[in-house]
Amino acid sequence: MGTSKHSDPAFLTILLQDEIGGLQVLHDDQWVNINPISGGLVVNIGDFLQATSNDKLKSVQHRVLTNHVGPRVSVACFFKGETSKSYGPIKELVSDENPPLYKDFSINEYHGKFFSQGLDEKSGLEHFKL
Ligand SMILES: O=C(O)CCC(=O)C(=O)O
Ligand SMILES: [Fe+2]
Repeated sequence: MGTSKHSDPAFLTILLQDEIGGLQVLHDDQWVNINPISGGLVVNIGDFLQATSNDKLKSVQHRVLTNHVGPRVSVACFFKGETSKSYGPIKELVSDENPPLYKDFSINEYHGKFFSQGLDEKSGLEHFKL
């Protein structure tokens, strides 16, 4: 199965892909293949880690292209927090020189935005920028 461009609605995603390939990440405006490594796991930074780190860590835009080699199977494990708790830039990372870039928001609020728009649209984080 393929997916359109998106960043993950989670803190971290750990992904196991099979040998078919097709996963790509956007780096410097170019799509880069993430070639499968047998037994290897892909770890993606998600939007919540970007927001809590106040953009010190960046969530990765990625997509999956389908091909004709055969059916593709992947297993993604999303690390999320408590759905009703609010998250925002952690206080240790904000200061007068580095003001918070996001307001606090809950996973429920974020999901409301993320799932009401299509993939390939603007990042879910855009809705919570200060
Ligand atoms: O199947 C993959 O390799 C990635 C899937 C994905 O991006 C997702 O589930 O968020
Ligand atoms: Fe994803």
